[in-house]
Amino acid sequence: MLGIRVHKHEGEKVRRKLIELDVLDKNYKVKREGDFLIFPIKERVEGFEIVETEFEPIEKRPHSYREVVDVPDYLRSLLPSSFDIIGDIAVIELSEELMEYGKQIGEAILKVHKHIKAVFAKGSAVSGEFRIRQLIHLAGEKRTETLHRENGIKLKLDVAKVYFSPRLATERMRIFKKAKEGEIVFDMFAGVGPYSILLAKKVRLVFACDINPWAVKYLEENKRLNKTPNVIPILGDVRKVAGQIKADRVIMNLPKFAHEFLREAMLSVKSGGIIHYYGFSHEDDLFGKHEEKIKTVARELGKKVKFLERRKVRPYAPYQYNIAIDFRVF
Ligand SMILES: C[S@@+](CC[C@H](N)C(=O)[O-])C[C@H]1O[C@@H](n2cnc3c(N)ncnc32)[C@H](O)[C@@H]1O
Repeated sequence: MLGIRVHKHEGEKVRRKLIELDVLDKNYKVKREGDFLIFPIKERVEGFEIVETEFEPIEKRPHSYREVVDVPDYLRSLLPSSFDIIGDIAVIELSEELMEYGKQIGEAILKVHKHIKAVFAKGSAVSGEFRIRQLIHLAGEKRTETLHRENGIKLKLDVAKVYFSPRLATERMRIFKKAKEGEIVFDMFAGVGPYSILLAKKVRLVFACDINPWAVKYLEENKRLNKTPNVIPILGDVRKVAGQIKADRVIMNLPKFAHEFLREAMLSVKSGGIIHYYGFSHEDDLFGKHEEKIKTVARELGKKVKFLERRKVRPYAPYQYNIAIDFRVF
């Protein structure tokens, strides 16, 4: 191979010149020989000392597991371009055809993402009261507990025992920005506390309820980990505590069933307080049916509502969106 030999004092100047001339071969490492450097070049160039030598190739790190995974070519287009990373655990959604190659896919993810220690495939949709899913181990450690960091807080959780989605981090930060110091917040479906712990860094008090004992166990632990004594975990059905709490802000992060809990939410918010409602909608009617339901429940309770903001949070299935509606109750 061809190289250009220069004294090390000239190295940086020559390197820039070779890049400018587009002759530096970036696939190989620059060689050192005592006080001299030898730059790999793609073609001869005038005005430099040209030498013939061997260069060590630069190892190119793949950016995606798809570049290294061993699956038949006809299945490549089915490989997901992304997957969830929760702490040091990856959770990927694979089509039936790809499940047969789950081990190879898991190993490719471990190879490319050195911080990931375990890979699981989604084995079912999120279901049941606890909103959890089955997971199938693909590669790495057979461990489902991890420590996830988002928005400056630490969340310990077990991906097999509790609901958690890292995709809601931006939404949680949106609510954090809206919350005000001195407020009392009621997180009706708190999970391991990604809203509760974050908001507790700003507001006076957070009541955090969940019906899943594992979620509340981790919530207690996350309260300690993040030094947020102003979080009050409550284990049980939110129907039993709603109404006893009077909050300035209520969070209803149970999109599948939130409409069934509007009465409880409205009874738990102070007059003039805000409810953050989440739902699932078809793209043809993102907010209409949810807003009708909100107005109906308010009317039944002799209350009034003022809609403040409507947002698509994220797509969750073809033509389906997770939506958010913020409204004030009087
Ligand atoms: C979609 S998850 C949201 C968890 C958390 N807010 C988050 O962002 O990760 C909904 C949570 O509501 C809890 N849940 C479901 N029904 C409930 C009820 N009736 N009372 C209290 N919690 C309930 C589930 O156990 C689950 O942890």
